[in-house]
Amino acid sequence: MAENTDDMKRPRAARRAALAELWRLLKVAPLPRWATPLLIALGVASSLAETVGITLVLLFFYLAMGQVELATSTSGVLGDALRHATGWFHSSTETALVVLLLIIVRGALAFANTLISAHVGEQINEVARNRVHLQYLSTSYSFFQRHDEAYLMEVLGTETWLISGAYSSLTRIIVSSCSIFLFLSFLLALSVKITVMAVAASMVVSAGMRHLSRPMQQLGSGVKLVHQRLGEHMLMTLQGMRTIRAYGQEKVHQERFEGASAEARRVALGLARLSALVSPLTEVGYLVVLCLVIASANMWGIGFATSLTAVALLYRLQPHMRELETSLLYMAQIEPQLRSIRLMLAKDDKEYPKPGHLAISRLVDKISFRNVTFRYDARSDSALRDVSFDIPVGKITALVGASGAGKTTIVNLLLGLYSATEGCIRVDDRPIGDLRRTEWLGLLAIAGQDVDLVEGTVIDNVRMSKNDASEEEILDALRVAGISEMVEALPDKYNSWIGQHGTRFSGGQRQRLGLARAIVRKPEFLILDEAMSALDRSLEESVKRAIQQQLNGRTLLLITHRLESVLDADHVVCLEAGRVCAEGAPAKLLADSSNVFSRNLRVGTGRAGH
Ligand SMILES: Nc1ncnc2c1ncn2[C@@H]1O[C@H](COP(=O)(O)OP(=O)(O)OP(=O)(O)O)[C@@H](O)[C@H]1O
Repeated sequence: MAENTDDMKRPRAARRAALAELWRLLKVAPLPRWATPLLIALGVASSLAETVGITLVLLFFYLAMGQVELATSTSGVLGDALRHATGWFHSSTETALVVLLLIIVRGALAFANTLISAHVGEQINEVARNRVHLQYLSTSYSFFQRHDEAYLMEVLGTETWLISGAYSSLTRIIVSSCSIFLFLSFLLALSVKITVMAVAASMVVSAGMRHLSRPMQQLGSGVKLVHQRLGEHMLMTLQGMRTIRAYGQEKVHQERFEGASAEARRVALGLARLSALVSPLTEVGYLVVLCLVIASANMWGIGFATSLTAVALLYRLQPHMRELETSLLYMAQIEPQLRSIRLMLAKDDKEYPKPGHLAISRLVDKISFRNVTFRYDARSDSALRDVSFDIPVGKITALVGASGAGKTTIVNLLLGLYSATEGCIRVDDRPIGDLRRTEWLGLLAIAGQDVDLVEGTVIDNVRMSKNDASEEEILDALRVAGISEMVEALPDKYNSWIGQHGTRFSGGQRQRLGLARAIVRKPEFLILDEAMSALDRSLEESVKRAIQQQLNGRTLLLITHRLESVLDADHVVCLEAGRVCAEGAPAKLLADSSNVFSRNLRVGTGRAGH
């Protein structure tokens, strides 16, 4: 899902929105209570050490030059403070030592501030990452299907890392505001006129700087989109590696990737250019303020000592102003990313599978579909229309039908990935949605279409369905699936790495590993969705016999295009364009030449006329 980039906010609104987004995110990823006050206290203490230090540096110069009277001629409350200080410090060496001490204190405070800020920031990132990951696993499957993988990767893998940056920007904004307040208080204590003049001129510079907010925010949105596009290309290359090579599309894909990569460079450069402008522009702006203050001080006949102190304070005020501007601009720049994390974490606009409340430990009678209609989304046609049929417990039910008839959709509904749009699915006469989800899923196992192997070892893959499966159980499942001998022959045997999606195995070996994964659970209800399509007929037969032996008396739902392989099923459900066109024992369906099953089987096995 691409974020809407048209709703560009005005700079002030963008900053406010970013702060609001951060505020909401901090509720999701709460901070230790002490964190913000402590960071602010450390920041202010460090600024206090700096302002006092500057005043003492001036005193040091006056003492070193033997011009103590200059210190005492400084105006305002600061002048009074300097007069007191001349009573305490009798030599320039003493003053220099205290200044040095203040510099060390300031450094220590800044160090503590950075450490605590990093500690808290990483903590927020971790919580946010975990929450987004949990959101992916707990929202409805359809939500996941509506978003493209690159977007989901971008939010989880990149954007969640920005929250700590946003938080440290927020603390920097607060601390630099406090520091600016402190510097201005010192300045005010020196001369009201100079302070008013400096504040007015600084406001003009600041307003100019904030004009950079809008392009930075636009570029921030650009970065988000460009990263997403780059992510799409990366995923396509990694996931489609075999297809790309098989069709000799390397050049095309490389060119597309380079295009997206160049776009990423352009946007990142644009952002770097704007960011690089902030520092020199602020510096020049505030130097102009300094010159104005000096000129005005001369015009107003303000003494040399007072002007010098004011200039020193204003000069050191500059980094704090710069920090404030940079942090505000950064907030405006990452607002789109903060918004997308917040939207991802929002719960009210998403559906969650219901946990269910009815206990279920075994199947007794049947699973029944009654007048079930299902649409994947409001705009698409119904994948199932008014479907009614039974899956008897303890029997083999075969689900047959042409491609696109709705077979996998039925499995999706049984797995609770989606809910029926109309009608009802009942398990032993209880609505499937009311059953405790984990208990119901604990009775099932599935192998076949869309149930991928994961990158890892043979054992990792089998344990996906039963984390605590013993080695003995795993070996037994591999034997039933007809793959134990092949695995035994591998150099690392059961610890062999199977490659991405099992690419180090053949198609049939992958399917048998998938079967072993389902079998190891010894499920009450086993669903095989084209789970043996890559096996030859005799291997399929022997694996099927082994499974039936192992799971004797359990329920089996078999989906296959090989009609002849369903002849030994107890019950057959025949689907055609989302509707049940026939249902019953294979012999009964075969006897009726009007249904699709019978027609196809006769054609497929050359039985016509028998
Ligand atoms: N995630 C989805 N979103 C939208 N439509 C879908 C989705 N999955 C399947 N469909 C549509 O639902 C219909 C039934 O698909 P389904 O996968 O259930 O068929 P199938 O009988 O299992 O086919 P096949 O034998 O080819 O696997 C098809 O028209 C298909 O295009």
